Amino acid sequence: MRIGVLGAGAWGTALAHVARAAGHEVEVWSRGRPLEAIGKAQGLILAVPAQGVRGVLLGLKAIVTNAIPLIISAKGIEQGSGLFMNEVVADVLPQAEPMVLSGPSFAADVMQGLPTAVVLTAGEISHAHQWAEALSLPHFRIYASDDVKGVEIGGALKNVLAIACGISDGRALGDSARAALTTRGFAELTRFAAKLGAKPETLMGLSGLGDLLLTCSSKQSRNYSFGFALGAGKTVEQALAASRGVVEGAATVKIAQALARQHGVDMPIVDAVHAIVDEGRAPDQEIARLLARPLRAEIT
Ligand SMILES: NC(=O)C1=CN([C@@H]2O[C@H](COP(=O)(O)OP(=O)(O)OC[C@H]3O[C@@H](n4cnc5c(N)ncnc54)[C@H](O)[C@@H]3O)[C@@H](O)[C@H]2O)C=CC1
Ligand SMILES: O=C(CO)COP(=O)(O)O
Repeated sequence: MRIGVLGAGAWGTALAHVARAAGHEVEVWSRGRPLEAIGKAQGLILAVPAQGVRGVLLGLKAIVTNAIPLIISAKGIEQGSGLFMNEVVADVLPQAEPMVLSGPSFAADVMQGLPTAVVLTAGEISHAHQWAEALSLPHFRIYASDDVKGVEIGGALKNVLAIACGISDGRALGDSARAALTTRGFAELTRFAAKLGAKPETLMGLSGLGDLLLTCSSKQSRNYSFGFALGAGKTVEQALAASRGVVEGAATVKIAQALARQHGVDMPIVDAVHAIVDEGRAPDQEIARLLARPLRAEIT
């Protein structure tokens, strides 16, 4: 097949590498180049940061006129609208069939051919299976799902929780604190996902628990490293400037917090990250606030 990859950053490059290794003809588009060459593709992979997705889709409008499968690999929520990426696609390019690829997968690991498992979700599970088959490699296993909402929520929210874990480690609060934050962050994630109509079991999978386990504990994660820098005393601007690439959680946390409020979901860790990243509050103040919360039953 001819596959177009939109975005030539770390993830677009890794996914283009996967698609070529799976035997496809691949055209990679990067910012500043004309989009025309992408028009002949039979499937598209969107690998620009979440806040750039609408702009790229607008550029595709005149070029892509037929129904085309479009695999979204950005992990985030659109700031102005509060839309998830599949909803942005439906809004701007309704002729495309949005699918979402997510799960624990560092671009550098994938480029090295290290074993990786991800999930691909489509409204029609048979389409997810078909594309999982087309793009999988022995060391790049793609599982199929039909829970687009759940997979998107897992990918977008884990970035915010990875920032929290990075902040905790940057303050040297210890491994136990990071495990507590990861687990209670997972509780927030599942509450939020359930309220928004996702399948709870999706969040127990690769996009959710799997990606939390990876990015809440690895310096390879830009979100974790950004949080670590904040915990170590850097300002938001300094920590962003030091990042090896996009920090999606920093762009998503404000709208995630607003959506949680709107839907009446209690998300104290997301609130804390929002206060530190968007309101300039001191990490210690937010850590103290989290620790002072009333004791409660674990599962609610
Ligand atoms: N790097 C990784 O390991 C993984 C990344 N992702 C996701 O993939 C998405 C892209 O991440 P990376 O490639 O890692 O980021 P990156 O920072 O390495 O590269 C981003 C690329 O997008 C381009 N870009 C930025 N804003 C743009 C815009 N408005 N319009 C068009 N192009 C734009 C940049 O020029 C750059 O080439 C993110 O949503 C990230 O969460 C998902 C899984 C793994
Ligand atoms: O999503 C990722 C791995 O699954 C990449 O994480 P970072 O964006 O935090 O580097």
